[in-house]
Amino acid sequence: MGVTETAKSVILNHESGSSAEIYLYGAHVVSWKVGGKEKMFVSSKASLDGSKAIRGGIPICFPTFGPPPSEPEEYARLAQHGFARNQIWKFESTVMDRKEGVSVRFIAPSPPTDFKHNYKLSYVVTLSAHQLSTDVHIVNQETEKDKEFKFQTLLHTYLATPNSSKLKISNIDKGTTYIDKILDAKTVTSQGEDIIIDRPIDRVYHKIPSQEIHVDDGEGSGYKVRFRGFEDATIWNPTEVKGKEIADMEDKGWEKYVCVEPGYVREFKSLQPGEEFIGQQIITVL
Ligand SMILES: O=P(O)(O)OC[C@H]1O[C@@H](O)[C@H](O)[C@@H](O)[C@@H]1O
Repeated sequence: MGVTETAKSVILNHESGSSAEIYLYGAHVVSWKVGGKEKMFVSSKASLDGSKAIRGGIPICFPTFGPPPSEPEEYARLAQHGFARNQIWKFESTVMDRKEGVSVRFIAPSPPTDFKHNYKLSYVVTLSAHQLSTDVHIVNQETEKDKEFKFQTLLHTYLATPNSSKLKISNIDKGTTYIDKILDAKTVTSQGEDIIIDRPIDRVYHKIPSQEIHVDDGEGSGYKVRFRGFEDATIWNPTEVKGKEIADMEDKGWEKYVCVEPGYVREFKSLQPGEEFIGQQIITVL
């Protein structure tokens, strides 16, 4: 039971035997174990020394997702997926440590000096027997009247699965639209069909009514990913075709995961001074 701090991470242990490890670098969940089995895919080629965003686990994308927009300028010069996944966060406190769950809160440091916005970004990770819940909290701390703060954010979760070619991803309601990045960002309307990974998949779904995606791993297990506050969800697996181009992806790594990524990314979320955004991801092992 409990919360253990190491120099580089915070480790959660729940009385059921489940555990999680969160690196301070990026407030990055690098491990989540249930019944002794690892539920997060992390590439064996991932850099874990803080020199580069970690390939796997749960990277936090903020204040942008994907390639930066062409304007305004201070957003345009950001790196892919923003800077939060490359910052060293602070472990703030243990929120609870009991049978219902073990929960901890992290706070992001100030933004890079050329990103002149006053916000508070925090992250709460809660572990229970079969569930991991990760919540992003963003508050616009500007005091000047009407000074909005705009951002995108996303939890880029790499769910470990035994064989991605056997996966069936479902519960995306008919009529939901998505941007298909493989098809030059074409907007497509879902027919409610299951997604299978038989070619590169890189889709950003918008407003899935159920706010819940199911992953059947084809071997009798899987995940249910629920989200609140987030309006969008990316599904990504590069398969061999594109996975080979990723320098820190292990050979055949794409066979071992699927990314289901709840976020607010189709548009920019705007907060007025004092306003708060909460985006929650709740993953249950089935
Ligand atoms: O290599 P990165 O920056 O971690 O991004 C990985 C992938 O992240 C996904 O969320 C995007 O939709 C993909 O287009 C992208 O390739």
